[in-house]
Amino acid sequence: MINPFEAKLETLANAEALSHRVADWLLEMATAKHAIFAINLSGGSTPRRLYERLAGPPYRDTFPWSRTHWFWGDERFVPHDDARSNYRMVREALLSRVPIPAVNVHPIPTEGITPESAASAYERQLKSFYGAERLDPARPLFDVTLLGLGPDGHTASLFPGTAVLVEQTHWVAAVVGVKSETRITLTYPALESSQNVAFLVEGREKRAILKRLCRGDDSLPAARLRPVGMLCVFTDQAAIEGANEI
Ligand SMILES: O=C(O)[C@H](O)[C@@H](O)[C@H](O)[C@H](O)COP(=O)(O)O
Repeated sequence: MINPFEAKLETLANAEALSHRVADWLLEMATAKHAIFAINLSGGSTPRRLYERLAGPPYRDTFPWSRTHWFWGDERFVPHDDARSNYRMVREALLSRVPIPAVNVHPIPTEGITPESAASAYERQLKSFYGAERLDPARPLFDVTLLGLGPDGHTASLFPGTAVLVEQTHWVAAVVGVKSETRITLTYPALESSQNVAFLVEGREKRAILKRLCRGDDSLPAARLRPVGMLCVFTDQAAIEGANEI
């Protein structure tokens, strides 16, 4: 069976080089598109270095901040000032350090609302930004979606064995009780509506799961992603040793 997980794999020397490369890649795409640029951000620890990199030279002075919009692929259902919040992580690493108009920042709501209402509210926000109720494969919602890879093969908050994996109608869903947490996550239809999807995977501890991803192991939620556009994996030497032996 041909591996349907056709991704462009790029290996950088280390985490530092990976963050530089992805920052350059984002700048190149954002600069080339002379219109609103929509980035869907990943949470977790891996992308923090990238977000910090974007807040420094040369990106701080060259990135088209005024026409870039920032979304989240998932969020822990905690207050935005909670240490576990993906929004807080991005605010500290990037948003508070560069001139991004507040109207361009679209955090997932998590306060004074139920998880289900938060998911519905974010879905309405995405549809309002997109300007339609139905996703058109020829007109992706996001220019870029950044994703991480969990040790169990989850991505965003699409965890193995959860009902959200078969959600094909809603763009956003609440995931309650997984890893004793509540999360809000974009579903496959929304995540796949991206011109470019990039997994950022680094470190030795990701070696085994990255190998399974590269082999298209469909038991992994991350391996089931079929974006309408390009699929890339940016990784580092520590994670790749042996992973790309198909
Ligand atoms: O909210 C989150 O934590 C992310 O959405 C999650 O999917 C993450 O990307 C992976 O768990 C990898 O996390 P690390 O980058 O910390 O390994």
